[in-house]
Amino acid sequence: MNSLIINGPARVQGSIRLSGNKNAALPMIAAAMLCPDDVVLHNVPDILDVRNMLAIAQSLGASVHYENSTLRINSAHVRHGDVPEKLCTAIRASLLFAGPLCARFGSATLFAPGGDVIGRRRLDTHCYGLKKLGIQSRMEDNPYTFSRSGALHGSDMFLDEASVTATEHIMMTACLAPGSTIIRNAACEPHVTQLADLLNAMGAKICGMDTNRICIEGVDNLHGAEITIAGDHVEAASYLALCAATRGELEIHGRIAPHDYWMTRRVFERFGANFTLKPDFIAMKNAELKIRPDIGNAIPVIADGPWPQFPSDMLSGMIAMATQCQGTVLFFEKMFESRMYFVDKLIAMGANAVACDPHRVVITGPTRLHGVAMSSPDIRAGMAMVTAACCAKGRSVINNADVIQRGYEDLAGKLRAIGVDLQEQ
Ligand SMILES: CC(=O)N[C@H]1[C@@H](OP(=O)(O)OP(=O)(O)OC[C@H]2O[C@@H](n3ccc(=O)[nH]c3=O)[C@H](O)[C@@H]2O)O[C@H](CO)[C@@H](O)[C@@H]1O
Ligand SMILES: C=C(OP(=O)(O)O)C(=O)O
Repeated sequence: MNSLIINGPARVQGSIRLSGNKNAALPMIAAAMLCPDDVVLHNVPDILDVRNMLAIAQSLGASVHYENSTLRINSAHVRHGDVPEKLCTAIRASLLFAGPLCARFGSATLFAPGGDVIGRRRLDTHCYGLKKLGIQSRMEDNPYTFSRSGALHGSDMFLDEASVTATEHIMMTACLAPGSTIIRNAACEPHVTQLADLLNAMGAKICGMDTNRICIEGVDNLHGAEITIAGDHVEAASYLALCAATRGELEIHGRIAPHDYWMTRRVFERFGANFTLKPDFIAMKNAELKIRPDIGNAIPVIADGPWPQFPSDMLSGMIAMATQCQGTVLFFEKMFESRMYFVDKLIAMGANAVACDPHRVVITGPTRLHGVAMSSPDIRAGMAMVTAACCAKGRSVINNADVIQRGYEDLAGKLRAIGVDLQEQ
């Protein structure tokens, strides 16, 4: 599928199964390089990003068996740390192989990672953390090289920003670094915690996950383990935004960790979109979208931030939803400077939006949207375009739709199951 054609308007109705958290599955695949035994992951989403991470593991010599969302990886036969350029540039999380490979083989060669083009994506925190553990990295030119001259060692460090992938990278590498590591100002997104859970099941000694101070006692070896990945809270929120925007009725079934949704729920409530939240399902019905102003009738601001603030990956979907909501709201994307450019397309569809600058957009709704042709610049903007197309009257064409499938399992199947009229091309 490279284009999605949606005939709107739609009112979504029915139920979907929530897939496993993409951003938990990806680092876990890299973590499987840390031990020679089987690492078994259940509830792994079948998405392009997972397929690309597996291609990297296989290119290194790991054996991979992936069926019915269960993944078994064994890296006993991995003998080198060189990752091909094409695979590195396919995905952001490719960089996460560097630390584990270097811990095992003393060196690794990778190329600049890919991922969504949503602004500058600095790697300095990875470099800083690895250096603290005894790994020298050169990331100025391709290929990137990583090497350690002696043994790794634990370290006390303070991250200058709470980077998600850098925290994961440092945490998994530190598991095999003798001594104590403390990561201060660590990221604590649910996927960071899930990765720590896997590592602990593999014999690591990590505590403080779920907080911004993660402590790791290095161990000599890790062993195989088995874990089930929790549902993807970003996928759930994306479908909830679609449901609310179309005044639909939706049940989402799967492994729901209610505490992953606390901030999300506060933000949806702001728009009058309430939902029932249980450990095995989420339900939303006929949301009456009306933005609640701040005290004094001030325009509310929806801003993203590191966990537990509102996740950046959910902002685009909320912007699309806001076009169908009564009232005015300011969205403030504090983390990425190019995520909001897709709002031009919403304007072309009839949305009442003012793009103040790359980080801020004011939306006043509700507006009647009409179908247009557009191209998805990144996963989340693509899903926001799907939401807008479902609200719009007429035919919308979303080109470059493959990028959406980097993060959303069975997108077309799930949309059809809840009543969206769509074709794939
Ligand atoms: C594979 C993966 O897991 N990707 C996720 C990961 O990317 P990734 O790990 O690349 O994102 P980072 O957490 O490093 O940074 C995200 C952005 O936020 C900025 N920043 C970050 C921390 C901070 O305290 N202050 C700050 O301004 C960074 O400069 C950067 O622009 O986390 C992002 C932020 O949740 C998500 O959008 C990505 O989906
Ligand atoms: C930005 C995302 O992914 P990545 O970091 O892999 O580009 C995302 O999942 O929205």
